[in-house]
Amino acid sequence: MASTQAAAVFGLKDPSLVKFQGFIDGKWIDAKNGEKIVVTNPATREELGTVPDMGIAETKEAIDAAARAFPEWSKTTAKHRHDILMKFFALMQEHHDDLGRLITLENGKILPEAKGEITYSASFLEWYAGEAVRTYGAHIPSPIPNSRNVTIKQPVGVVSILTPWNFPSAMITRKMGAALAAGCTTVIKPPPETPYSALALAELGRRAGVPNGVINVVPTQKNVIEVGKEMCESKIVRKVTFTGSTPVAKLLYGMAASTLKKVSIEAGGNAPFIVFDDADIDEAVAAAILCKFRGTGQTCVCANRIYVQSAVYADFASRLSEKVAAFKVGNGLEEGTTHGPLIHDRAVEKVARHVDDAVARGAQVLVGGKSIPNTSFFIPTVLSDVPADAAINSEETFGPLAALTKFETEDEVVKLANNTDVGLAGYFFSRDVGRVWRVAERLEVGMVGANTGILSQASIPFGGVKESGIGREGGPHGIDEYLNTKLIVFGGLGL
Ligand SMILES: NC(=O)c1ccc[n+]([C@@H]2O[C@H](COP(=O)([O-])OP(=O)(O)OC[C@H]3O[C@@H](n4cnc5c(N)ncnc54)[C@H](O)[C@@H]3O)[C@@H](O)[C@H]2O)c1
Ligand SMILES: O=CCCC(=O)O
Repeated sequence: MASTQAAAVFGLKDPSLVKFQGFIDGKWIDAKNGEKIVVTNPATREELGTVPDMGIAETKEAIDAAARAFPEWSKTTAKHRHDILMKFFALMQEHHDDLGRLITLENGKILPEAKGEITYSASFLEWYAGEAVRTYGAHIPSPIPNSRNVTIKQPVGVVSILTPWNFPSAMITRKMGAALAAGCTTVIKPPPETPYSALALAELGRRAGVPNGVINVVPTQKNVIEVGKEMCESKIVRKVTFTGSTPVAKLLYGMAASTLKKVSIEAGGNAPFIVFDDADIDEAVAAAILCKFRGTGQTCVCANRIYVQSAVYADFASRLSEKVAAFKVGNGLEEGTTHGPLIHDRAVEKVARHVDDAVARGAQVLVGGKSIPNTSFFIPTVLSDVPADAAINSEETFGPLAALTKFETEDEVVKLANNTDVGLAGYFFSRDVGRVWRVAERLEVGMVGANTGILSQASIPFGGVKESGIGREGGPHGIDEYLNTKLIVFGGLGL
């Protein structure tokens, strides 16, 4: 009864999508010690509800449940897994509005963006349903008489999935969809800020017919270090896939090394966004707005450093500033709001620190520059003449701050763009086809947007180079991260 009342706070058409318990072996359960995580709405700072704060005992139970489910799930036909994933996809479509609302409530992003995330999130289930039936092996001609070589692909086993709050749904389906399609079973540790989207996915998976133990969700906050260690070090787990910050990625990578697990990492970025003087400035401004301010600047592929060639600098800065000044910051559920809050105080403090640091080094504030006191809102900001030694050039801001720097030559800007330890996405605008190829090839990133500020789709290989990650998610490559290639040599064939 208490759960039904609490679910009403969310205002969903189907309140049974709001789950206040973890999900292990097909059962909804509380933490053994009764501890809870309080989840708040970042726009209002009001409590939405609680979920269990689980620990190592529940994590081991979830890993054991996933191990018990693996033999049967891995032996289902690819067509069977395809059909279940397509049912799961259809359920996400059916509950699109509710799932979007959940994201806005726990993450703060505006409702149209949250619904866009659900479309994006569901598209991974559809994509991997298609990939499930295409995990082909090969025949490799043998140099040995009487012999034939064949490879087959097999699921790696139990997979640990750790995800961030900035895409509460899509960062899960991008991993879980591939794992399930490959025949793997999963233990998911959602972020403490946004567990409800993860739990709603578990419920829809159950409704779609995913068997008990194939999807387990272990929310945790206080015990995150022990839980993360178990998820990475357990000998039962064969693969760890993580999306989040680079420092945490390094920690988990080190732990997974103890048993030489397969690892995929999608970590932080520091994307350059370059506008050359031959660019279409209207398109560059529109793309910069999307690329920089989507999710109020809290995406790993958001532009972090905006470099503009001197001949078009003043024009670009004034057109961008005019548009940013017109943003309407507020509660993402309210019509007309263009940008929501940041996720928490630490995020607000980081943006403020980057603004103060740049200004202290000579940058000028063209728009915004301040937080709204006692809220999680930061006024969308444009800074001009940001110097090379500003903190924003070496750290990911993860907030609504467009930092503009003037440059003169292509060589100079490519050097500036590559002068970072990470390399996830990079963007540039130019109408010179030779330059488009040159710059695309010279940027040290995993993904390039040439005359576009948006890359994300289920069908592309998403991922970074340098300290931005290992492996690729989505596209034809994504499912391979959850498969081992086995060689079978047939001898004595009497051929
Ligand atoms: N490359 C990508 O695809 C991608 C996508 C989304 C976000 N990100 C990155 O994620 C970061 C923002 O997300 P965040 O703040 O949630 O990142 P984070 O690294 O703090 O947290 C990510 C996940 O790791 C967990 N975690 C934190 N400390 C842990 C520990 N010691 N052991 C085990 N788990 C731990 C968190 O609870 C969360 O579930 C940004 O750097 C962003 O660029 C990258
Ligand atoms: O935050 C990182 C993920 C962004 C995306 O997939 O579009």
